[in-house]
Amino acid sequence: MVQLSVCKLCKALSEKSIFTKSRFLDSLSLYVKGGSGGNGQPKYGGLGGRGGNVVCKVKAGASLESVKKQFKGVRITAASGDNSLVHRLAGRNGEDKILELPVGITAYADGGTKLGELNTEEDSIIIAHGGAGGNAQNGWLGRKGEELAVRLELKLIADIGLVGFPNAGKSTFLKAISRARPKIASYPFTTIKPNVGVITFDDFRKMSVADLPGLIEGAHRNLGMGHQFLRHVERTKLIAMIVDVNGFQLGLKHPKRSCVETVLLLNKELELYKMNLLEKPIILLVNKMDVEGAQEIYDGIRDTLHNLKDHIHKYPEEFQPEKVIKFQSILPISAKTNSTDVNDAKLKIRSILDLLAEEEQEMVDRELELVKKLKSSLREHQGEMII
Ligand SMILES: Nc1nc2c(ncn2[C@@H]2O[C@H](COP(=O)(O)OP(=O)(O)OP(=O)(O)O)[C@@H](O)[C@H]2O)c(=O)[nH]1
Repeated sequence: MVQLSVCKLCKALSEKSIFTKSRFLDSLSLYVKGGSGGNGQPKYGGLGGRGGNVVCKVKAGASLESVKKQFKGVRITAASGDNSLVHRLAGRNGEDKILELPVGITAYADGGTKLGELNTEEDSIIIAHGGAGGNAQNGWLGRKGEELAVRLELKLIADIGLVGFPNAGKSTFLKAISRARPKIASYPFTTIKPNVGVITFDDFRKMSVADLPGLIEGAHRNLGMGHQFLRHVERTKLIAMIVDVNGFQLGLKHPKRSCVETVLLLNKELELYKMNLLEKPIILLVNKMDVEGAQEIYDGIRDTLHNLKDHIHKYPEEFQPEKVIKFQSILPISAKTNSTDVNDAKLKIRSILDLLAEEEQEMVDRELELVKKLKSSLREHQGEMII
């Protein structure tokens, strides 16, 4: 039995090392260059064509892997504009070079300046502008295109992010609430890349859920898989923290952490990544309630979980986050048996997201109303001035 768990742990660790070679690409650096402008014709006033731009566009099914494979480290250059010719005075513009990418990409220039984001299917970003064609202002000589190193970062766009230690049951929960079929196993780090599932409700309302690889204590020091996947919760509207009611132990050499300790440690890892993650609504799912003795454990910690701040002083400093999470909801569940409490969790998530959507809509309506009022008072004011 012991041998078996050692084998499983070895397998987990070897999967981890495969992972560190990054099978899931969520960041890619490229060298890009806009096309040069064509030369003009001073004698006849002919204009050189503009150089093509390098453009990022959304394409369903595209990935950073496909861009990497396509360009394999070469400089990506858009076409140059044509020179002005006697029989074609306006030189043709150079063709744009299009990089097809998934939704969720942010492009940064070398120094960290943000160039733009692809948040919807219609979005596009020019990451390198083509040079102007030759004309009277530039001495009829076409300009060179922009040339720069660019980093593309992918942040999954999901409504809900599942966060927890390995083995807590994140993938099992995702499977229970959506049609996603993530890999599930009883050893840590089964999930080595984020999985996204979609929950569809009876009234066709849809919500997407991202199951992220497990965090471990010390993720901020890059232990385990580190913090790198937390970037995917930055854009989620709600965080669902999942913990095992029995707590967590990474391996025999590691200390056993109780359920409350894992909650505090996760709280700490989230704030050490970015404090503002804690401003999002967060719910707590206490999983594996079907296991014998779970109800007794839960009854003993229920009050502590609901009033974490009041109990924090009982824990050593290494468990104490700066800002203690006040959960919007705490739900004991059994993801594996997919019992009614899983459905309750699903409905709770929906009610929080619906409320957020309503609040957002109210804010938009208020802003529109304000703009309307400002416009009408401006018109009145202009009318008075004319009279
Ligand atoms: N008894 C019981 N076991 C569960 C429950 N949920 C998950 N498990 C088991 O716990 C183990 C880990 O489940 P996963 O869903 O893979 O956990 P995870 O959090 O995605 O794990 P990582 O991918 O390592 O981060 C599996 O053996 C599951 O069958 C539950 O509600 N009850």
